[in-house]
Amino acid sequence: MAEKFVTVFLDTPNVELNDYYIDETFSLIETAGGEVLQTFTQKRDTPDNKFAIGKGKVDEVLSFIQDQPVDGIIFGFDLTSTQVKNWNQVSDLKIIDRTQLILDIFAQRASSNEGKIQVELAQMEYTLPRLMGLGTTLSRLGGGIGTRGPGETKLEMDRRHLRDKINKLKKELDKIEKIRQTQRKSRQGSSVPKVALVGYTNSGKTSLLKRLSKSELEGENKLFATLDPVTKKGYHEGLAYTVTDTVGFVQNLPHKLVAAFKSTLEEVVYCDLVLHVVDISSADPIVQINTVNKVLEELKAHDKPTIMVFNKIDLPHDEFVLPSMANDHRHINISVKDNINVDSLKNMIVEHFSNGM
Ligand SMILES: Nc1nc2c(ncn2[C@@H]2O[C@H](COP(=O)(O)OP(=O)(O)OP(=O)(O)O)[C@@H](O)[C@H]2O)c(=O)[nH]1
Ligand SMILES: [Mg+2]
Repeated sequence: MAEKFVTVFLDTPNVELNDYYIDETFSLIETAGGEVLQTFTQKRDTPDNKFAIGKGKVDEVLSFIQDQPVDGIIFGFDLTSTQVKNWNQVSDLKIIDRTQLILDIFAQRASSNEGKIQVELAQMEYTLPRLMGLGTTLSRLGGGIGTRGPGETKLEMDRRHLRDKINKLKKELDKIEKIRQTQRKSRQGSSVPKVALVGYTNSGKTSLLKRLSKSELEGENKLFATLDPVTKKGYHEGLAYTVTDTVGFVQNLPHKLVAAFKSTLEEVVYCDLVLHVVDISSADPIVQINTVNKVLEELKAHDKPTIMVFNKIDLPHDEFVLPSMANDHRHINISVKDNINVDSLKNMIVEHFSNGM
């Protein structure tokens, strides 16, 4: 059975709230296996130091959860450790902020050794220090959202143990990263052109990879279905190339997480051609494109040759804005699902590489 939550959102001049952001948070909660019973929002100039929201709103939340079967409170933004502590003092329920929610999904989905270590490290660096020092609240957490992943059994560790563990994980990660570099170099040594799929989570990257490479991977209608890069071989009109799938991007992905997942995204840095996949049926494709571009800039991969792939044209969408969303890049409208224009996209890839890259 799904865990039940109330959600709390802040609308400040700094971080303006919109339906799109709220919907995305709901999708994240659903992906994590939770269900939203009630939502509270508050407009303020700045977050309250003690509880993020004002005392009146806090009371409203507390009185709602008093006689409802609620498992926890999920905040659509990040809390300071003081705010976490204060919430834990007024409520026995789980207190989960945005980064914890995303980390929880990552913990469920990471499948490679590297992905698992990265999640564990990010959880130790973010979640555990906040939970530590809270004493009894830890045992109240039980299981489920916000406690999944390696953190669960390790909550009781003392700080020094935690620090040792973090260092050990970092060393392990270094080792794996070196191996990855070697593999990448050997791939670079070959003349096989490298294509990387990037895009917002749920845009259809994994489904497209399957079409481009005829691999067995299935797309999933969940956020962050793919956490580890997957490279497959593609072949079209006499050209052999590799296609690498990547983790989906999300609005306001906390910086710490960007760092944690940098090595998985580094494949993008070393590719020859970027396919930027966009779900044009989503509520706000332009926000998604900008989010992806921002991360690409952070990776210094923003000036790679790029084809904008506008996916899901089988669904209702705004035809008119598409060309302007391409930002000077070549673009193509496709439907992975109905196999519309996928061959034309393959032709574009072949053409790109036969024109001397
Ligand atoms: N209607 C429609 N649905 C599509 C199309 N392409 C993909 N989908 C669906 O969109 C959902 C997400 O697809 P994925 O391929 O998992 O998306 P992704 O970009 O890999 O997602 P992450 O790995 O989470 O970043 C799945 O339910 C797909 O079946 C399309 O052209 N049309
Ligand atoms: Mg995927």
